[in-house]
Amino acid sequence: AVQAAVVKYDWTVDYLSAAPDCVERLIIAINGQFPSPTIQAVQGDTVVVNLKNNLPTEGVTIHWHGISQKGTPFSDGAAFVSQCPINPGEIFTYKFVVDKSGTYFYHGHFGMQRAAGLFGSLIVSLPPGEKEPFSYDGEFSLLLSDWYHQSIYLQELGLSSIPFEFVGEPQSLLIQGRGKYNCSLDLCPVGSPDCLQCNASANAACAAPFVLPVQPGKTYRLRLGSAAILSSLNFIIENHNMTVVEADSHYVEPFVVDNLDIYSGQSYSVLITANQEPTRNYWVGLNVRGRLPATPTGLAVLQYLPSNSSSGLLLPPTPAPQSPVWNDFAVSVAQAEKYAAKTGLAYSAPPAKSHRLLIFLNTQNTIDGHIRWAINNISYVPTATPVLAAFKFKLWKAFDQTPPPDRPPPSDNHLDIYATPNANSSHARYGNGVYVFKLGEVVDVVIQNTNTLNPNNSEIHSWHLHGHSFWVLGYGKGVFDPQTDPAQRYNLVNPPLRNTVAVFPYGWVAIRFIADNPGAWPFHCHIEPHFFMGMGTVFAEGIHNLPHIPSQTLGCGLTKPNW
Ligand SMILES: O=C1O[C@H]([C@@H](O)CO)C(O)=C1O
Repeated sequence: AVQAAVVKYDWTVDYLSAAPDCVERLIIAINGQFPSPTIQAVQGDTVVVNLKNNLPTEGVTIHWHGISQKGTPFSDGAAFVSQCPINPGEIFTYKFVVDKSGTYFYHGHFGMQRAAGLFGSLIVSLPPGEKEPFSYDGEFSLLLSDWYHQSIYLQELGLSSIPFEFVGEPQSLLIQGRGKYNCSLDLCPVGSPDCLQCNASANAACAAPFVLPVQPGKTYRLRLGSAAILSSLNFIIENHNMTVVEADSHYVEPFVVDNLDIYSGQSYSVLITANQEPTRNYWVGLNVRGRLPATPTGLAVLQYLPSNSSSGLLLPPTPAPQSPVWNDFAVSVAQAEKYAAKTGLAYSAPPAKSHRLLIFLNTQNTIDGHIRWAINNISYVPTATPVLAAFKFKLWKAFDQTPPPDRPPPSDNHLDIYATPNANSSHARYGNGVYVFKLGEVVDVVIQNTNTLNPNNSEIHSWHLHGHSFWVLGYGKGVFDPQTDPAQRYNLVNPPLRNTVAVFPYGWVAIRFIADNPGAWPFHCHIEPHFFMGMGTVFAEGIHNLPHIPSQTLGCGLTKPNW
């Protein structure tokens, strides 16, 4: 057998002034790179990242999105859940095993730092001698993101202010960190200190799109991941179909699409074959779906070799590719429902029954005049003490000891999910209680969407669970009925395993997982402003079986050293 290796990285987190879409702004970067460096490892390897925080005045953490962290819950990188933020000048060593091949990424998990550009790819290949259940001649990795010109500090201020100021639609869409802002859209008043000026002449000269060079006739694996802050993205390649083979590091039964929905926090592999007219190149496009788009298509170029590379990059002669209309949610639901696990291999079907059902009513509320998101009327506020350490050291004063409700509270039992909530009669409150599961408990969570504070509006949310993959059992419209929906709408034969799933407007989605990973794991909307506004909670499991917790995770809240 091949010995598993230790893959080591020395990283420094710094501010960087850069212009990924031709407009200069402040980025949080690792080793001066945007996107941050790619991690390449082999299944079974131990990844060690020595992370030095060189930001002069703020803490930082990095979350390894999709990595199970079995036995290392303290390396999950969720601020105030798995660790204290790493202070300026300090070094934190993340150490974890990558136990499953596939396409992952990592990102900042403190405040809105992901929105400052703190993200990169993490690719885990199969051990030597093992083969993917599909073949390809080459691969590309594309991290997708939406991009804002406003600083994350002003964004955070707006989200927590009265009156509320939302981040709004992004200025650009980036493919592997590259985009091109349309200066004619610039709404910044000249001289405004709060927004960046668009320099049209500098802009015209800058930023070549990302290029994917392909040989005619060959097949390529595109590894895609969305680090988006707000947008539901749609990825499309002119004239080329894509065969979806992997979702969130798990193989899926292959199916063909001509456009792919990617919700924030999800990753995919698709296969494309360079089988089109080879004398020209083709646009790779990224569009916003699910919200009224106000952002131009993000573009990269699929370049046919060798003829189209000799005299510089030949831009495609065609307009930017269009995605399905933003509010055709039926199209999105239909695509989401196409996913089925590729059975055999390492796949196991879910247990036939769960021990516990949580129904999570997602609402947008006001609390003391602030716009907040809540789950069963609790809007999550991080504690000063990491939840994991609170359990390990029995620091019960660290968080609310009353567990949050498994079901929507009785006051909302007959909630009309289509009605606009009355902001003045909100039952929501701030909280930091956690759900506690017994080791091995089989848990179902049904995420129930509702109308926002705006009439006739319900938004897509992209729910991500740390420390686990879960089975996506089914989707439905309207109000989930625990009596009939499981029998009628659940797939228990080959539901896909994922770590991030979308809940669609006025609908629900049901997931199942086994609480078999001792630790404290955030479960939250991956839309960064939504989590910032309270849309999440923490699942604690196997709390009597927690491993030793390294002291480097401590030092804040009730874990301050007692000199
Ligand atoms: O969280 C959000 O706040 C705004 C709006 O709903 C405010 O009412 C919006 O579009 C969000 O996604």
